[in-house]
Amino acid sequence: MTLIATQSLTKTYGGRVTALADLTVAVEPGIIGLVGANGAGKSTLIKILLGLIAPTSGQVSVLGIDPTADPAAVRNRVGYMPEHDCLPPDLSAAELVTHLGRMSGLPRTAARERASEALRHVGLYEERYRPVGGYSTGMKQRVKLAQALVHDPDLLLLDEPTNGLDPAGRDAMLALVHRIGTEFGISVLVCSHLLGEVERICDTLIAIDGGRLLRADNISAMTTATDVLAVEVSEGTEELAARLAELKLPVARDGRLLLVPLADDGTYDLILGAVADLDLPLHRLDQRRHRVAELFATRELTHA
Ligand SMILES: Nc1ncnc2c1ncn2[C@@H]1O[C@H](COP(=O)(O)OP(=O)(O)OP(=O)(O)O)[C@@H](O)[C@H]1O
Repeated sequence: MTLIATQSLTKTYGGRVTALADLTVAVEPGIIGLVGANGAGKSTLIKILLGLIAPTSGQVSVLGIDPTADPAAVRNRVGYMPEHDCLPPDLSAAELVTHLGRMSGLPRTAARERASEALRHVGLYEERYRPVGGYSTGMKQRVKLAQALVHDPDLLLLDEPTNGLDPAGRDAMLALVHRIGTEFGISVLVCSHLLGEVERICDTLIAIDGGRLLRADNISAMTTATDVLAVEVSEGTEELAARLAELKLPVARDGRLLLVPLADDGTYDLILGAVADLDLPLHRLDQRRHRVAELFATRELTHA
């Protein structure tokens, strides 16, 4: 089943700002990264998926439901972690998550149990009885994640879940998101302006820029299809680059490395032959996977 599908989705604010422009994309269940620079349209897309705002034109479906026509049905099955801090400081995490569980329709006892469970899943134990106002940023992010999980959704929409966290906190949050996506069988759409971050945990990546789709694909398809050989010689780099070009190999420079797309096994032989002919000292020849970031030749995306 298609998890999320949009067809020519467009959203303009006040007829002037185009936040999404003719976006057509379809993704299967799994962990999906939604990346784009600040202002690319990520939050707008999330709000449309939740049925919080209506598109200006185009179609959208989430878990087979149209959020514009039936926002309540979508929100029943979708959990949302907003980007900004929105937690009332005087309530404890246990009270808050229980309350939100009640709001999503759970009976009192079930809400309490589900809240404890959700808080345990995100790694909050005894501290869940303390007021949220005294929590660290990492703990607050975890409470936001727990409230998104409390009603046992089929899909989580996470808006910049690593915002404000230090590197260790970011790693821990990403590991948690990955665990939720793999062990709990919940699909996750995780939004970030840091491509290097989401590519680590996602099966699928949607990249948008200025409200337009740059690319949507499986991460493994993005990386394996673009393997390159990295060649380094201790001297004679220019000479080797010229020879490889003569052999009709498309060569790119990356510092001291020469990068040659790996067409087939013959590529190795051509490179080794050229190095031997020129009698150059070969320092390394190995296969390198493109980082996904290298596939997006856009200055707009921030590389982690
Ligand atoms: N309510 C609004 N009224 C007018 N313009 C808006 C509104 N909300 C968003 N925008 C504009 O729409 C564009 C997309 O914003 P959006 O918040 O969807 O991007 P984003 O990728 O989530 O960025 P960020 O990570 O900074 O939140 C931006 O140019 C933004 O200024």
